[in-house]
Amino acid sequence: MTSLLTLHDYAAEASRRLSPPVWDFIEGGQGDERSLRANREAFERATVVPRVLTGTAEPETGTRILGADWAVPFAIAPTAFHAMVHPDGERATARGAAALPVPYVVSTMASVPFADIAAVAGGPLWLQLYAFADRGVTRHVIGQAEAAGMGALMLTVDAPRLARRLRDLRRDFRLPPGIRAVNLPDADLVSPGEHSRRAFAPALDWGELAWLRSVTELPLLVKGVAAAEDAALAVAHGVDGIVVSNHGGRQFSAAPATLDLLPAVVDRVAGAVPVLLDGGIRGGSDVLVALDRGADAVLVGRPVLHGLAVGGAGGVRGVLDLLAEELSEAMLMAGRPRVRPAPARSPVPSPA
Ligand SMILES: Cc1cc2nc3c(=O)[nH]c(=O)nc-3n(C[C@H](O)[C@H](O)[C@H](O)COP(=O)(O)O)c2cc1C
Ligand SMILES: O=C(O)C(=O)c1ccccc1
Repeated sequence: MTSLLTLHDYAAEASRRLSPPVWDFIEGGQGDERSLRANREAFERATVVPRVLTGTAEPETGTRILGADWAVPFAIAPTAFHAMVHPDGERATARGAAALPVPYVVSTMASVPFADIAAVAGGPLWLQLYAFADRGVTRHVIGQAEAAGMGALMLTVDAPRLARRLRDLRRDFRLPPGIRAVNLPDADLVSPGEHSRRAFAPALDWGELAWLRSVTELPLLVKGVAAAEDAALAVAHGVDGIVVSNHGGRQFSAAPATLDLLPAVVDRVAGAVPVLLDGGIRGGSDVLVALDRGADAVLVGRPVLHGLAVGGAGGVRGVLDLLAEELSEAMLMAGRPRVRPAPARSPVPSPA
């Protein structure tokens, strides 16, 4: 039995278990993959100045985000089609998350019905939303999420379509037979890239937020904000939270590392709404670095898929427990007794 002592160990084991096309679909980025590498390089450079004599014995990793208690300041990032990685798909992911529990942001492109995921979930469950050219499709997806009792919507705004990912193009990547986006009215799609060109809303603007507000009461976050100016616009348009993300380097290779973008966004948002970050979180110290730079919480993408590949629900739980333990140790060693609680949404400030 290989020992799984780091998230990197899970990745190495997953790479042995997954087929090369699926592995490359998961790992790849857009273009020359600079933004994919940049996310990691930023964390590899980053440090946290430890405080001493803080009287901390057992750091408190819990926090509150949008009125819900989180046991840890990280959640599962939305990733498509978990049934490609494990036969139980998102059911296994949700079971693995329920143990701690860790909040789970389910992808619009989940391969299991939202209701079945919700049935085994144990912590906050949110929906990641793609906006479709046909708003009837978007409404259908929101309706299913509401029926499943999900607690918030996270609109992805960095994907007018899926970008050209060379690893997938070189292999002519297709979804394996039987893998379907079952929460869409027309679930059969073969090539995610081709489907996105046909179905995603290609010309989103801030008006989409007002429309979403008119069809749902759920809290609304935007995922994929990079520029501080856009963060300010998002707050002015009344979002409940912001996710600084470059889609794990999958959309635009010249995008900066998310960690490098974070301080300016945090500065501009000035506590009006929670600010989350994703991209390149591969250990507890990375989580602490992001919190130290002002994030209220982070999302973890690929490592969860690695855990799923290694051991289904148990593997997901293994990854999440490991990350929680590493974070707790990092907080202890850095003299951070607790996570700063996230802001509740404050009254809308005037547009910047
Ligand atoms: C295989 C895969 C599928 C993804 N699918 C989605 C998706 O359906 N919706 C979305 O908003 N982001 C999606 N993402 C992006 C993640 O939500 C997240 O931004 C990114 O993976 C974070 O970086 P990390 O993998 O380095 O942690 C996907 C990422 C991967 C690796
Ligand atoms: O691969 C992705 O990053 C992604 O977001 C996605 C979206 C739709 C279908 C498959 C993947």
